[in-house]
Amino acid sequence: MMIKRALTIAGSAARGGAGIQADLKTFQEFDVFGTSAVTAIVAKNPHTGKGIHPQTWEAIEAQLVTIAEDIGMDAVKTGMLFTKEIIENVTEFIQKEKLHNLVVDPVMIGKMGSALLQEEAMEAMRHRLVPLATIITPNMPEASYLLGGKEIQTLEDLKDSARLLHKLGPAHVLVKGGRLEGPAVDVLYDGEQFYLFEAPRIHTIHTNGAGCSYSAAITACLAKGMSVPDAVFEAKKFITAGIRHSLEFKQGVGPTYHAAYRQYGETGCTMRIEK
Ligand SMILES: Nc1ncnc2c1ncn2[C@@H]1O[C@H](COP(=O)(O)OP(=O)(O)O)[C@@H](O)[C@H]1O
Ligand SMILES: Cc1ncc(COP(=O)(O)OP(=O)(O)O)c(N)n1
Repeated sequence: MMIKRALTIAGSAARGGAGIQADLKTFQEFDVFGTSAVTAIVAKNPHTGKGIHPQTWEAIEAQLVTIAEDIGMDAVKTGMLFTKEIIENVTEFIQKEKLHNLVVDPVMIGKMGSALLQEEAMEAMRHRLVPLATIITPNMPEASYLLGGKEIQTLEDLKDSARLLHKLGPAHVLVKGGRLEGPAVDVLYDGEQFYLFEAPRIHTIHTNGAGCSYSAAITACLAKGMSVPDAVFEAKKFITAGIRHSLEFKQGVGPTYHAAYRQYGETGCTMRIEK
């Protein structure tokens, strides 16, 4: 049987816990062959601001064309896209190549404080890329920005936001409740019903890259042919184990541990359906 392939179009996170690095580590954990197109290089933390270096569209397109011609893809994820120009060009590439199983993680601000999407790129994200997605995976601040500043504080707000975001055109919306009080509940909406994915809250600050790794796990599971709700459930187990066994290095917010689900297994996640 041929191994399944997943492409990530995202930024390089030099610290290794988020971005392209997290995506490729996650694909590997799911036994999916990972390829990558780097949109920007991020070498930034609160102490040493070496900055954000976007790549030219010429460099990004060269990577995409090489992958499309030589390897192919069963699923695609977008992460940090940074500029309006990159979003518009990536959107055209996705349409031209008729790519399916598209996971859009509308990355905006990293937990270390980096601005990963320019203000003027928001409209292109909202109206060009998001409508093409099989699933979008905003966290609470990202969902709020996409909805023009809607207040999101409770589980009911999460459900409301998912319903409103679905009107933009994606087939599924997953709003992540990582910043809620109490259990970590995420809400998936498919236009008809809600799926609630719940995990015990883990008391740690070391969750760098949790969103990237979660959406990459969903991408890998879609590449393997799972339905969207099954893919999200499997990915939720993966990321909860990654947070439970997250890593602490010299300073800053430490990364999730990508091998944790394979090494230590399940973590008490549940899925339930609500009409
Ligand atoms: N402290 C935590 N304990 C358990 N799960 C968490 C915790 N923080 C975040 N999560 C979960 O991790 C996943 C990523 O969420 P989040 O951290 O909000 O994304 P992002 O990294 O995009 O901000 C979600 O499933 C969320 O519910
Ligand atoms: C290059 C790059 N891309 C995306 C992110 C954001 O990652 P995320 O998983 O949302 O986690 P945090 O950074 O918020 O912990 C990033 N930091 N860098």
